[in-house]
Amino acid sequence: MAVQGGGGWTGEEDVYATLLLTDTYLPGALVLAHSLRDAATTKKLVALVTLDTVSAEAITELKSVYHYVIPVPRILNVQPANLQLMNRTDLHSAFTKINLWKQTQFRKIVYIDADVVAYRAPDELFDITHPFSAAPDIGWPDLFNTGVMVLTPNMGDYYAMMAMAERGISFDGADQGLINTHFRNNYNRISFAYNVTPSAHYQYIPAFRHFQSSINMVHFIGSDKPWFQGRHASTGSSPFDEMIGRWWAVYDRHYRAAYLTKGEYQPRSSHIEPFSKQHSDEHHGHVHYENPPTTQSQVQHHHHDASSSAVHSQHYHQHDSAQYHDIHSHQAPSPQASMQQHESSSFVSSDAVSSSRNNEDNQAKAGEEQIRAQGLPPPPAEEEQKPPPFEPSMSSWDAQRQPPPAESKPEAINFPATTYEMSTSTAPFIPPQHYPSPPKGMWYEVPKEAPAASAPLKPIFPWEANRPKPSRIFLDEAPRVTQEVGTRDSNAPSGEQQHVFETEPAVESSVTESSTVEQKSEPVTPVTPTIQISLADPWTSYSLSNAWDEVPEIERYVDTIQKHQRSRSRKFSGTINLPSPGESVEDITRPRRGSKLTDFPSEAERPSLPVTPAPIHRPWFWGGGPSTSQGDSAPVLPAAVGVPGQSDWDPMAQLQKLATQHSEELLKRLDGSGGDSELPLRPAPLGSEALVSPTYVARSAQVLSPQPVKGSAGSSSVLDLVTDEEIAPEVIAPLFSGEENVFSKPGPTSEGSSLERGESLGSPGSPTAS
Ligand SMILES: O=c1ccn([C@@H]2O[C@H](COP(=O)(O)OP(=O)(O)O[C@H]3O[C@H](CO)[C@@H](O)[C@H](O)[C@H]3O)[C@@H](O)[C@H]2O)c(=O)[nH]1
Ligand SMILES: [Mn+2]
Repeated sequence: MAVQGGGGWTGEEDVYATLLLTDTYLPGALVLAHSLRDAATTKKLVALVTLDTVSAEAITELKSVYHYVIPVPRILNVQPANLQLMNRTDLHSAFTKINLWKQTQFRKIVYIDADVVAYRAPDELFDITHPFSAAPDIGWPDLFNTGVMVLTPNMGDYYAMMAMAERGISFDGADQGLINTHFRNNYNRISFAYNVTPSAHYQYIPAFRHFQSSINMVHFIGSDKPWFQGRHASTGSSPFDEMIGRWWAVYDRHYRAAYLTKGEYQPRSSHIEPFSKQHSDEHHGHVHYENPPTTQSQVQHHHHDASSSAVHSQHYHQHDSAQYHDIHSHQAPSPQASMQQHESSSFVSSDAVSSSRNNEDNQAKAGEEQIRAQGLPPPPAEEEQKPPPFEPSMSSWDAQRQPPPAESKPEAINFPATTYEMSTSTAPFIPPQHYPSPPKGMWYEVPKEAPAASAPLKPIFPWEANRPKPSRIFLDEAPRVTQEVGTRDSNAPSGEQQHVFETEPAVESSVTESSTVEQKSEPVTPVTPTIQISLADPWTSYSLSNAWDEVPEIERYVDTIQKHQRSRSRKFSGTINLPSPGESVEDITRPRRGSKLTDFPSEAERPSLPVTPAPIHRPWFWGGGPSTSQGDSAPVLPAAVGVPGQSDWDPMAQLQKLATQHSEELLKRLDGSGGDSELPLRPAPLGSEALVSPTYVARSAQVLSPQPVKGSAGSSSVLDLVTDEEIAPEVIAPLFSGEENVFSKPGPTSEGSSLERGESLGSPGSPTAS
């Protein structure tokens, strides 16, 4: 009768599979998975679940230990009369197991009931070639027990058994009767050691003792599952008690581990090795775990119809931890706890506890209940050992100390999912008469001529129009005449590249030309003086002005920016003369004294700014090269213009000089110009001396620069930028109106200019209203 699968399956993976029809078997399914994983199985784990009767929380828990959680349709026995013969009407949906044969994505499945704990991982079962194997049933050994099966999924067996299920063909009303009928005598019997089914009234203790070391898996058949009975339902030393202890050992290893980290729970050898006899020792510590087992009637109530199952699932959902807790303990005598227990009594009750408990336990238990009833505080020992409420495995993860659990669940795992199914339509596909034709005439036409080069940008700064000729060269290169960079350089006549901006030229080289006289001959814009002028003591006459403050182009550029800013911030848009964009370079280079009240030292007066000395380039490291001028074996090139030799440069000494210079200047300023200073006579904060503005330079300029104009408000471009908002527009406007004669000519005696300027500033209505 059995359709032997041999072909038909396409899967390649070997998996252990179990079945979860209700949340009440979740502890069993979890312990089974952990027992296999702890035994280091190499196979993956699968849980078949019926989504209509298993809660999302339970599925989440399953996913923490099972590789695959596969929804399957529940197969209800519509003629469950035979279930009553064995008093297991809760197994109305046991036919759901038939879905195993439909899982043809797997090569071979070792199916294991959720009420099984593995002592070792029986991976060798996957090597059995027979399509169906099972172990004898203890109640009728000619039959096999369907709690452990080695099967090869195939649709033939599936359809055959589905046909039986639809007609209710099962002598016990559940899957075991059906599957035994289907495979009848055509099954491969495997050892009872793969499916040891103990009972409280175990009949064959000598055999158990003889074979116990070869036990692979233990199957808690019947309605009294370990997690229903509670930890202390059996505290004896019978084989059954020992096997129950083994189940709890796995449970404790994985679901009481969280207590260990809190120091509230000390591991006991009994949880690792349940065959040791110390349950009585544990008794007081874990008295809360002696929870009522499931009773027949209530399980029946729960399983009789799908709606009550759904109610229960909801239950589990709402009282997740509390209810789970109730499965294992009912410690707290608080009204809340007892209410929860009452609510959860759909599947637990206490009346069966005494039957499975020995007298000693009962007495101790009764005493404790009495204590609770009297409202007395529990004994201290009990307080210590009070088990915390159940925590799901994920919440015990300490992210600061441990990596995420290997099988941790993804986020949002409980979001609703939509399942799409393949079309079952058998109508053949008819393509449309014609598809729209693609558009025509689509191609890219390559331009015949290259696009015209964009017009060169108008130069703004002097170094753009007058690019200096690099004075540093490499020996192994021909001296560069003009380095063209971009289009701006093309405008620069090479003959005009005379002045040297130290920050500008090439940075990579270090060797300089010997002669710089030629280059200094005809500067277009002010030349930054070379350090040679004041090599003896460059700091005594050092000016704090900026060399570029006198470059007309820069001055104009800053003016433009300032005007623009003012026009925006003060909404002076109609009164500011912005420079015309068409102005020529000639216009730019025209001498201007627009925005400055003071002048700066001339080129001759002003010493060089310090420059960073260039490293010494020795391209002839390996020999050869021009003759040396230092008696060194290595030839040395002439120094760059204005760059001191490296040997002349002592950074510490220069810093020292700089500091001295500043303090001296500060003293001079305090002594000489205190009277007419508008600024407070106090030293600048340490370290900020170098940050003085050009105004300050002017004030202390007896030595270095022309006298500042008295009463200068917003006298320099830099100060203007800073104090923009404090200066009245009528004061500022003439400064930036482009009127060239507002300010005096620079000079050491600036009285006249001061007056001149004062008049100009004082005249009302002077803001440019052009
Ligand atoms: O409320 C339930 C009932 C059953 N199951 C699942 O179905 C399996 C079978 O139920 P179980 O209580 O384990 O049955 P047993 O007490 O083991 O009874 C015997 O009889 C059953 C019906 O024939 C067979 O399925 C079992 O393999 C066989 O050992 C369980 O392991 C679970 O995987 C649930 O998930 N929730
Ligand atoms: Mn079972």
